[in-house]
Amino acid sequence: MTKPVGVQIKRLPHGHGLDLPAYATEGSAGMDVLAAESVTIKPGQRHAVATGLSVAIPENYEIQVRPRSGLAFKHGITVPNTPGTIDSDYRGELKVLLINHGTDDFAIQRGDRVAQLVLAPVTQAKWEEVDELSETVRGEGGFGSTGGHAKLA
Ligand SMILES: O=c1ccn([C@H]2C[C@H](O)[C@@H](COP(=O)(O)OP(=O)(O)OP(=O)(O)O)O2)c(=O)[nH]1
Ligand SMILES: [Mg+2]
Repeated sequence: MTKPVGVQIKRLPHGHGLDLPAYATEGSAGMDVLAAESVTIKPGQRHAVATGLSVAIPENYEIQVRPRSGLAFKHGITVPNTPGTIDSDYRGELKVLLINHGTDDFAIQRGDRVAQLVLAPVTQAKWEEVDELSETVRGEGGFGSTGGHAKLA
């Protein structure tokens, strides 16, 4: 594990009294982030869940907002824009977009862990426009060109 990177975090008024996002175990990739509001999401509906937090991510990093597999498996609750992108220059409230793909209403209580945040390095690209690209064995083959899934007997 590399050395942790410092990320400034600010609690907004409605974020006071909640734990900061935290790694559930020593080896966790993501920090579970808590809802700062109570809300019920009906089947098929989306909601931008408040976290009560803003962050200042260091340059050359992003935070990815990813679903929690337990919520997805048990309740059909996932992040429609997964992985959500928190840009290093964003200073607004960090929100967790959720969609209910399940069949039942999903009730979130303030303090529930609704998603996980992964700090990840980012490299910006600089286009180098050319008339011809380098040749490869794959060439233009894609979308299953190397073989599909195992056939049923
Ligand atoms: O799950 C998310 C995704 C984004 N954001 C915030 C932080 C991010 O930096 C900003 C913009 O996100 P994105 O670039 O994905 O959205 P956009 O539709 O391209 O909006 P914009 O034009 O503001 O970039 O919105 C969140 O709080 N949660
Ligand atoms: Mg954008």
